Amino acid sequence: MQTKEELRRTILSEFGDYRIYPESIYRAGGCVLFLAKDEGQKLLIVVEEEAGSAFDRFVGPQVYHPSGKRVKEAPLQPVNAAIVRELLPFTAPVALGATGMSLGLGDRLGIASPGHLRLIKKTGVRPVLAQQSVRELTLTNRTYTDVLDAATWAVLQEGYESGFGADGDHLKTAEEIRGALDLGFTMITLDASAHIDNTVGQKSAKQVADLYHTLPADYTADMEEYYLGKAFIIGGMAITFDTETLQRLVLTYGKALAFMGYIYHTLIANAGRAVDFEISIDETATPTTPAAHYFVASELGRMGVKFTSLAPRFCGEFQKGIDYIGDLHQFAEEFKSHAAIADHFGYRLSIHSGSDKFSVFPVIGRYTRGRVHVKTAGTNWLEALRVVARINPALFREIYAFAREVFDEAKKYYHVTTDLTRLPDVAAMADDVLPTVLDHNDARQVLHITYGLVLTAANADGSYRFKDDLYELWFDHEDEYYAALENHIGRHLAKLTENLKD
Ligand SMILES: O=C(O)[C@@H](O)[C@H](O)[C@H](O)C(=O)CO
Repeated sequence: MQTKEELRRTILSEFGDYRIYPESIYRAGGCVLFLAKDEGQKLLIVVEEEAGSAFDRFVGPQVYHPSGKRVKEAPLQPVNAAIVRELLPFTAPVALGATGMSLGLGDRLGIASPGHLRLIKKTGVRPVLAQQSVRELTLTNRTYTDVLDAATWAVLQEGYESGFGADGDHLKTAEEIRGALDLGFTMITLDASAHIDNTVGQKSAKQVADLYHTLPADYTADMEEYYLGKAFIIGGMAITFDTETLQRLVLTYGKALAFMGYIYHTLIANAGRAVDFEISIDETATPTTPAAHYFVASELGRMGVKFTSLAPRFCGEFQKGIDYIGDLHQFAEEFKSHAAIADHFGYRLSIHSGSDKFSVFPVIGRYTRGRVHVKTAGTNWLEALRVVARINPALFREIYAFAREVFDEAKKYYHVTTDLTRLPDVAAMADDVLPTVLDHNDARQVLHITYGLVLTAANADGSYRFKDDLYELWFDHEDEYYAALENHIGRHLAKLTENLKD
């Protein structure tokens, strides 16, 4: 039986007429499979090796090849991706569990994951490659099938066999969750923010008490019995709940907790396979204090909800595409408590909007000891635009001007405090310094949150205003994009792990 290296040499020699991705060459299903770069598209090349193979299952034109073997040039369509996942199980997503460091590497374009994998292969970090929220899918007009298939093709292209996750991110309804699970997604991030009552913080103690006493007596009695008059010792700190604090927490998170329990017991626990269940309470106005975090985690445990990660709404601001905004000392103090609480209950913290939060990465790494999930997405889009600024300055200038025009529309989807008066005067900048626009915070946010509007913008004749030109540029310069991602996400990992070195 040939080794992978021997097979690679054979195929590169026998099929040298294709521009082959050398790491993608595999034998499976009685065929040899590999990815090749054709004019403007990538193809799955299927070479039949034995009768009764899977050859005829693949969809695509059979072509003549001098080798005399049956050869098919299969487009990267869902039907072919599904067969590849069946024949090469490492190209299907897996649940990653609650240990170690993992990165959410959201790819809104469907072309970034190979670049991410070229970095990941050099580290022990595990990737969640297929990570998109319904918000992102809506804004980019993509589907979860597109997201999962892009990850499968990337894993095949790069020959990455160590396992990746697929995260149905910020899902808010049972229908959304069922749909992601049915497609084989292995992580579900439940966004319970709609069920968190953010008005409680503005209510007086009396208003809170009056509202609390409208709740079922057996429910409130159970809460008081379990939490009042006790000190919960976590990581050297004592967490206590006085009557008013408990009443506020019950009113703030009670409905969200009930929703989490419903989703877990009806969908996650019944999935019939391992699913990484993440609780997300980060996209809400109410910061998650350590006491609130303990209360939510404790109540989930009492409800029998098993989850692998939780995303609190930290103090300060985790805005899109820029560094942390807030008091670093307060963040460090509170984060230490959050990490201790997660350790105590046995799950990992998940850091949402993790892109570019370089000032807090060392603290995050230190207090989690590297046992943490960090989500990125927008920064991968911004790195793609940095490549555009280098290769086609005129196109970048058009996109930047359009993004500025539609910024107010985009703000309906993302919370940012961008100061438009500080935007760089791109018109006055020479082409060779345009990539530095991506180092300017306000410009980053304008470009970051307008990704969907840029990608779907249409001309009067219905053709895409930017999308086709962008994907053609990224296709022709994919190695430059991969290198930019390796460098930029590599900077994220370097800061996250700087306190982990012996
Ligand atoms: O934009 C989105 O909807 C997602 O990228 C979402 O923000 C994600 O959970 C995240 O935190 C990526 O950094």
